[in-house]
Amino acid sequence: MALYGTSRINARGHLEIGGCDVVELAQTYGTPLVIYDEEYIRRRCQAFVQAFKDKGMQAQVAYASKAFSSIAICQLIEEEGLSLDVVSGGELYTALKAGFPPERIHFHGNNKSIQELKMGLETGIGCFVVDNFTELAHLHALAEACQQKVKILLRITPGIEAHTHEYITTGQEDSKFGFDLNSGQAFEALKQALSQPYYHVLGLHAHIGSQIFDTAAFQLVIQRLAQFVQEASKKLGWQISVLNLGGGFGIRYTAEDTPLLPQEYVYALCDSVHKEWQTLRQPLPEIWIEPGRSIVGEAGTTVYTIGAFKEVPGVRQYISVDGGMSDNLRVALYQAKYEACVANRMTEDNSEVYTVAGKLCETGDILIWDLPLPRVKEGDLLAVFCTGAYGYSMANNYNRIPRPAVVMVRDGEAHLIIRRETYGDLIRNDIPLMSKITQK
Ligand SMILES: Cc1ncc(COP(=O)(O)O)c(C=O)c1O
Ligand SMILES: N[C@@H](CCCC[NH3+])C(=O)O
Repeated sequence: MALYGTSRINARGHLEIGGCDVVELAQTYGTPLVIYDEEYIRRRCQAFVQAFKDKGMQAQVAYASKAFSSIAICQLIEEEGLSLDVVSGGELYTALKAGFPPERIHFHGNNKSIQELKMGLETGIGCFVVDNFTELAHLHALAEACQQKVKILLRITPGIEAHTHEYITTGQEDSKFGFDLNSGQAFEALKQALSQPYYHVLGLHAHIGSQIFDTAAFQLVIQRLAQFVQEASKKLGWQISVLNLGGGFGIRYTAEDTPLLPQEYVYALCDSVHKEWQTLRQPLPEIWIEPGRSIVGEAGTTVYTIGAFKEVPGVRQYISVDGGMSDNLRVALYQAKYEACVANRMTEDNSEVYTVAGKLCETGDILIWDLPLPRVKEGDLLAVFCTGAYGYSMANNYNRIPRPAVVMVRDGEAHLIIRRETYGDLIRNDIPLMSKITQK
C-alpha cells in the first residue's frame, strides 16, 4: 500500500488526508465519501505547466473534466491557470457556472448536438475539436449563420494503439473517434475545413488512449502527425499553429502500475516535437495536452463503512461496503484494480485476506479481490485509494442508490464540494402514474 499526496498516518493511528482525520470526516459527512486532496491536485497541475516552461515551449494544459467535473474543481483548475476540456453541454455548463473563462475551454465529442454546438458558439469558447464530417458541416453552417469565425482543431485517428485496456484505447483505426489518417479521411477533412471561410483551423488533435506508462506511442503519434503536417503544407499551403496530443498519462493504482512523472511525459513530448519539427523546417507549433486521470486520480480517496461479512469456507471471506459499482464503475467495466486500507486501523498488521463487495444487486459488484487487511469489524472504515478520476464522474443511481458526498481537504480543513444525494433527489424527476394524477 502506498500513500499519496498529503496522506499520512496520524498519532491516533488513523488515515489523514490534507491534515484531516478521515475517521472524523466520515463521522461528519457520512459514507461513502469521496475525499479530494486539494494540495495534491494543485501540485499535479503545476508539474505539467512547469514542465513546458522548463522546455521553453508554448503550451496549454487543458484538464479533461470528464475525469471529474464539478463547480469547485473547475474553479481550482482555473486558479492554476490551466485550460479545460469539456465533452458535453453538461460539462460546458458546469464550467461556465464555475466562472471558467470560455476562451480557455476546448469542446470535444464525437456527436455534439446542434444545441451543444450553438452553446459553444454563443458562449465564445476557445476552440472546437471537430471529430467528423457531420460536425464539420454543422458547425460551419452555424458559424456562418451568426457570421462568427470559429477556431477549430481536427481530431485525427492516427492508427496507433497504446498498450492499455482495450476499452480505453482510442487512437486505433477502428474507433468511433476522429478522422482516420491512413485512409486519407484526415487530409480530406483538412482540405474541406480550409475551404470554409468561417473556420480558422488552428491545428490537429490526437488522443491515443488512457493510463499509458511510456512515451513510445506518443512519439510515434508525433512522427505520424509531423508527416501529415508536411503533406498538408506542401499540398494545401497550411501551417499548423497547435498540436494537441490529448491525455492518457498514467497513474499508480497498485504496485503493478509504473507511471512516469508528469514532467517525464511532457519532456518526452517536447523533445519529440522538437526533433520532428527540425526535420520539417517549420515553426514549432504550440503544444496542448489534456490530462484528466493524472490530475485528479491519485488525489481522490473513497471511504466506505464496512457492513456485512460472509465466509465461503475454504474459498474466501467477503466484506461488503455501503457503496460499490454505483460510485465506482471501473472495476466492473475494466477489471480495474485498487489498493485500500482500514482508515481507523492504520498501524495494525495485515492478517487477513478479504474480497470487498459492493452493496448492489449484481454479482460483478466487487471493488477489490483478495485484499490483505488487518482483521476488520462491522463499522470499520475502508479507504480505497486513487478513485479521483472516473469514479464520481461515472457514478450512477443503479438500485436507486444516492451518489456520495464529495469533500475537498486542505491544511486541516474540509470543504463540502458536492452534497450527498438524498432519496428526494432520486425521485425529483419522477412523475406519478396518469391515473393517480387524474384521481386528485
Ligand atoms: C480526447 C481525450 N482527451 C483527454 C482524455 C483524458 O484522458 P486521461 O484521463 O487518461 O488523461 C480523454 C480520455 O481518455 C480523451 O478521450
Ligand atoms: N473512463 C475511463 C477512461 C475513458 C477515458 C475517456 N476517453 C476510465 O475510467 O479509465
